[in-house]
Amino acid sequence: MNCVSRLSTTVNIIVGSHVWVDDPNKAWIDGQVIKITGQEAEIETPDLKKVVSKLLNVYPKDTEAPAGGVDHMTKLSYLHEPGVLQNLRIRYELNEIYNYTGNILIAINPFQKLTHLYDGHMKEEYKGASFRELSPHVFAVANAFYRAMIKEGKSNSILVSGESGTGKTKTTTMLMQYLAYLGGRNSESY
Ligand SMILES: Nc1ncnc2c1ncn2[C@@H]1O[C@H](COP(=O)(O)OP(=O)(O)OP(=O)(O)O)[C@@H](O)[C@H]1O
Repeated sequence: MNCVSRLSTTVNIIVGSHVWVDDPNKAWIDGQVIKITGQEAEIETPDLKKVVSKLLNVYPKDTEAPAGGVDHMTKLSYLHEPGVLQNLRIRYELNEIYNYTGNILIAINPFQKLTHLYDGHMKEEYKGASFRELSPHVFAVANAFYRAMIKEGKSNSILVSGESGTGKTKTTTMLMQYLAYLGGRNSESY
């Protein structure tokens, strides 16, 4: 039995463990450990390819993770890069482009119009809701920002960052639109 310590979690990687291993083309591939020799593991992938990797570069895979992913990264059993990326991918394939990690919203560009995400019903639903009460959404961030600003009576700010083309302008537009929507209401309700 081998123990690999990552962050604060100690994980046992043994023969039979389901794991993630890095791959030069796909970033991460999953597989099952079939042999361990010293500090190296041999892994068999679903397409029966065999990969040898240092145990330190092998990450446990949560085989009981929900099929639809989780909306908050803290709900992941293993908080490591392949686990986070896999979760984002699963949700993205379901057109769930927003995810939380702590108080940070991760938005992934859908490269298509998802009008249902920004319609009047959604605007109304997020109005006044507590942060993280509803599914991750850019409106939830705008709402929390607005509530804090009204409550504390001072300026507030939101940082939108990402590489070129990832959707910063779109996200900022939705933030501004929603703030205008909230500002058009009676602030007493906050
Ligand atoms: N949530 C979204 N829904 C629909 N389309 C989106 C979304 N986010 C981004 N896009 C689309 O992706 C393209 C790139 O987005 P955007 O211009 O916001 O990126 P950016 O991060 O501001 O890029 P740059 O840094 O180069 O200015 C745009 O055509 C935009 O409409």
